[in-house]
Amino acid sequence: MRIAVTGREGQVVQSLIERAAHHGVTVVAVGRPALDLARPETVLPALRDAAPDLVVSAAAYTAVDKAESEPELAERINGAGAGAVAAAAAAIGVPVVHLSTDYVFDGTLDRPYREDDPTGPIGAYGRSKLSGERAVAAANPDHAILRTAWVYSPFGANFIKTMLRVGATRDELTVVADQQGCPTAALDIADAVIAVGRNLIASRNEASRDEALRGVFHMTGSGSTNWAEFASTIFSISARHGGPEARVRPITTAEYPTPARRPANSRLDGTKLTRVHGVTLPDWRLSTERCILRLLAAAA
Ligand SMILES: NC(=O)C1=CN([C@@H]2O[C@H](COP(=O)(O)OP(=O)(O)OC[C@H]3O[C@@H](n4cnc5c(N)ncnc54)[C@H](OP(=O)(O)O)[C@@H]3O)[C@@H](O)[C@H]2O)C=CC1
Ligand SMILES: Cc1cn([C@H]2C[C@H](O)[C@@H](COP(=O)(O)OP(=O)(O)O[C@H]3O[C@@H](C)C(=O)[C@@H](O)[C@H]3O)O2)c(=O)[nH]c1=O
Ligand SMILES: [Mg+2]
Repeated sequence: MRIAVTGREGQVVQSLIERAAHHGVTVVAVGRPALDLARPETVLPALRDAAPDLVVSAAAYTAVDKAESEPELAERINGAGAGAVAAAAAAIGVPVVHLSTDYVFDGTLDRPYREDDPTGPIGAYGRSKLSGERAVAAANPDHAILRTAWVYSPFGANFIKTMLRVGATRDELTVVADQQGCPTAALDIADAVIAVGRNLIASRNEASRDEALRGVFHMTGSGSTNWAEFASTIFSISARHGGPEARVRPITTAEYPTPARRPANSRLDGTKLTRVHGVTLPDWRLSTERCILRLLAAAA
């Protein structure tokens, strides 16, 4: 299987590249300048050159706060850009696996969100990603839209790396405790995306295509937490292995003003992905520990 993934340095792109050999697949990263989501005309030629069996749409505008001051650019990249990627996959004649986010929800529900719960993004990033979901579904019926959340990895920028960096120079940090969600390792996302992609490809060769495999799925690390508890867990693991340590003082969202509003509850229910695709991600604590061990080893 030959996978073309959009983006070059992103967490999920780097994770797919790292996991390719283990799964016996080839991963080709297609990104700027050849493929620029802000320039839709670049998308089809660049993806066609990669001659993929599967397109993974992982590139996105992910700066949640900055999106509030440039919502048009976020919309162009995450909405129209994602649609162009799915349309290109359709033109090439292959399925697309597209990554979306927990931030499509408003966060007012008192249980983990299921795929058919109403969306209602409360920020520009979430709105742009919801447009992307719609554009992908409209452009290519052969799609799986995987909503994930709170992504971390040894690559790129993420919450674990921020905590370890800031924790190295401070005794105490304040972190919001009233936003709940599901931390997800990009390396686990890579494994899951390859499994889902394989299912899509296998079923399209069957006489009767299995429509249940298409559509929207929630895909996060198992279990859930809040940002303050995530931070304390990071520091207790780090301290156990001789890494940076800091006290975490839990605060409310009101005490931590940011340009973008974020959902208070964005836990996602992964039951459908397990049932339909046979894919369940590891517990967030296990994968968090693995990520921290790697970061500490790399820093040593
Ligand atoms: N990070 C998170 O916490 C979460 C992410 N997601 C979604 O998962 C997916 C992967 O996220 P993640 O790997 O963390 O992303 P990152 O923020 O690590 O990387 C973003 C990627 O998008 C690429 N990109 C940005 N703008 C453009 C553009 N105009 N044209 C082409 N490529 C562009 C970047 O390119 P370059 O390589 O050139 O820098 C980079 O590869 C995204 O769709 C995101 O919305 C969902 C939930 C949580
Ligand atoms: C660094 C820091 C953050 N926070 C808060 C801000 C925010 O509410 C929360 C997490 O901060 P971040 O900047 O990592 O959050 P954010 O960039 O909103 O993370 C989101 O990114 C996009 C791409 C997604 O799709 C989401 O799933 C989610 O992962 O913690 C603190 O309370 N104290 C701190 O020291
Ligand atoms: Mg951020």
